Amino acid sequence: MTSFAIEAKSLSRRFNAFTAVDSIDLAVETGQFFGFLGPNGAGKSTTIKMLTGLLAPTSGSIRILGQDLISNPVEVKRSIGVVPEGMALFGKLTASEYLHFVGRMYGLDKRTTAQRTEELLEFMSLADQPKKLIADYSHGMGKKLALAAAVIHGPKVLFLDEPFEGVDAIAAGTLKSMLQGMIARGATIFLTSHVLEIVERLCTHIAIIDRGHIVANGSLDELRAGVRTRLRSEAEDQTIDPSARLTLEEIFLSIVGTERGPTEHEQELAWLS
Ligand SMILES: Nc1ncnc2c1ncn2[C@@H]1O[C@H](COP(=O)(O)OP(=O)(O)OP(=O)(O)O)[C@@H](O)[C@H]1O
Repeated sequence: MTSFAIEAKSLSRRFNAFTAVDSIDLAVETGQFFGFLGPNGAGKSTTIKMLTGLLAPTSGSIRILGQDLISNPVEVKRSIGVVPEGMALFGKLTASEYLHFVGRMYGLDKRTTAQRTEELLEFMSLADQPKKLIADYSHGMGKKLALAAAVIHGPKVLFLDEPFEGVDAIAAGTLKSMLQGMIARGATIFLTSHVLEIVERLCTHIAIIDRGHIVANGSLDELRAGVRTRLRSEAEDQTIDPSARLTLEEIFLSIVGTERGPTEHEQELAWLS
């Protein structure tokens, strides 16, 4: 039997009359590196917030590692790590104080917390200014700290909303190897990112959400085959050679970017010099 680390059924979220996420189904197998993509405003952050218990769904069900999130929120939250949109760090603490606080909150003993805090600060290159308050951190430094806090308890499932946004190339490389190491040791990772080259390199499975609906779901090869078949049958996009190996960017644009192609944009804002 397939074991799912993340399972959502008919998941919806409305904000007043607006439906941000519309009855989506997701099934992420244990050990998968799952990329959740979509245009701005498609519903990615709303979905991640629901999957991690930060936002109540309007309807639908969520199971994480086989446990119902709504009825077992504490147990589920113990087994997952999250870097949500906006991060929510405590500005008046130093990074070390913050990681100690988070580690203890997850129930780690003092010694383990201290050891992991030191290792994580070193790993994220945040150890050289120990007295600096988080409020004075740059955006990228805050992101790295949020990631360190999300993994200090060794979560089995990690949810990351735009983990590479604002992170420098050196840190991105470090972060990629950390995530790949977690996958090699059996964790499951669910991430959103607009950096499609990174998603293409890291993720084994991908879902694309557009205006609250899942419009593609599968392995990269399955998505590629689907787009290629459609392009062959419709011969709709002359800019893509259907026999070529499609990049994730081409797949993404073919699925969600077909309504307004780049040539249409060329005619617009003509007053800009
Ligand atoms: N609290 C809220 N109240 C009203 N509308 C909201 C709220 N949160 C999100 N939305 C709307 O829901 C839709 C989906 O937003 P969401 O943040 O999930 O998009 P996203 O895919 O993460 O976008 P991006 O890539 O730009 O971060 C958007 O239209 C957004 O304006």
